[in-house]
Amino acid sequence: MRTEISTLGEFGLIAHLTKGIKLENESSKYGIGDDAAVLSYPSEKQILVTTDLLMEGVHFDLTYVPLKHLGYKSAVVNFSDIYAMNGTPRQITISLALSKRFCVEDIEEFYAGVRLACQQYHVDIVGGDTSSSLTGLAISITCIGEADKNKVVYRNGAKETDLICVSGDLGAAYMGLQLLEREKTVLKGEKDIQPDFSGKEYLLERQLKPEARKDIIEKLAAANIIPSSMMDISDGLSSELLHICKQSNAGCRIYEEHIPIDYQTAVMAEEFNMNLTTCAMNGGEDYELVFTVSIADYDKVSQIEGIRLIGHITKPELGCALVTRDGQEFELRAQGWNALRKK
Ligand SMILES: Nc1ncnc2c1ncn2[C@@H]1O[C@H](COP(=O)(O)OP(=O)(O)OP(=O)(O)O)[C@@H](O)[C@H]1O
Ligand SMILES: Cc1ncc(C[n+]2csc(CCOP(=O)(O)O)c2C)c(N)n1
Ligand SMILES: [Mg+2]
Repeated sequence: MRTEISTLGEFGLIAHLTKGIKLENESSKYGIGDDAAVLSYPSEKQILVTTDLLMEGVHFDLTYVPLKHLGYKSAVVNFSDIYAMNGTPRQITISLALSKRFCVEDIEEFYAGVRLACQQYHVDIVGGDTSSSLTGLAISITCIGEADKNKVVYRNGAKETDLICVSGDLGAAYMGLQLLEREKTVLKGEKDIQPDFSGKEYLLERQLKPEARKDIIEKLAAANIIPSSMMDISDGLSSELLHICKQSNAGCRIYEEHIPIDYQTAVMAEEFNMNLTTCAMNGGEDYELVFTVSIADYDKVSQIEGIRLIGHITKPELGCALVTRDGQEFELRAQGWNALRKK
């Protein structure tokens, strides 16, 4: 089926896409349907706001990304930024610019993905904007969330001797992207030729359907740990650690042998003849959390499953470095994702 968007028009399309959206959160007072949404948060909460812009061809390639997955991921990457402040996401607004290439069914797929993510993370869709574009799809999602007033975690709170922790494992989404790029020519061409991705499912899942680490935020809260600093890893661990250290006026040492990497990531790096540590440090799109905790929290944090201690914070004069297995030090550089960098 291909229904042209012009048959519904802007308002018809919005009504169609947002049919049946229900509000779950107490703070969502009024959602879609007026000039603005109305939110109300209790006075003991801080309100968090984050926004992300995703451009076709820069951030995603529709030759291998299904629209439903794109919708899911576009929402989840915003939730991830709210969790990275030690908060809880509550509402999103979605703005889309569509070119003529897209039909109603395409946008339905995209919305199905966004709505699934919102259901799973208990977030309300409270508004958006729909417009046209001359050259493809642009997606902007804004997420609003909350955190207890004294529990917001910034990038600037890391202190000398703090432990550096990361959740999950790194580099898999990047290897998934490499894999999809390699098979792109196949996927673009003959419909009946399907690339064989068996044994590489984890990599594809990490690239196409990432999750935000709600569970880690909950486990830290349950263990009574408030990190001294935290970020989510979208551009690569190196880049994020440099942000934390710069804003905290600190240095760091992280240890290559402690960087968490999945087996499939390692196999794939080998197959592509890429340096595994470089992939894990700079690949990006991991949507894991990197955070620091006081050394006094060592026992508590090391008992939490899914968290790895990878190093520690130092005085700023020592700079930021990766210590290799044979004890050599390499200065961290932000070689990761940067949408504005010269190619
Ligand atoms: N065009 C802009 N105008 C004003 N502020 C901006 C603009 N772009 C980014 N910022 C602000 O700069 C800060 C860093 O944003 P950045 O996008 O680098 O981080 P991030 O949200 O963690 O990244 P990601 O998009 O990968 O999640 C944020 O406070 C953001 O609101
Ligand atoms: C076609 C294509 N090109 C590149 C990538 C990789 N990529 C996209 S967004 C991002 C990080 C966060 O971006 P931002 O900081 O701009 O929010 C990365 C590493 C991809 N998935 N598909
Ligand atoms: Mg972030």
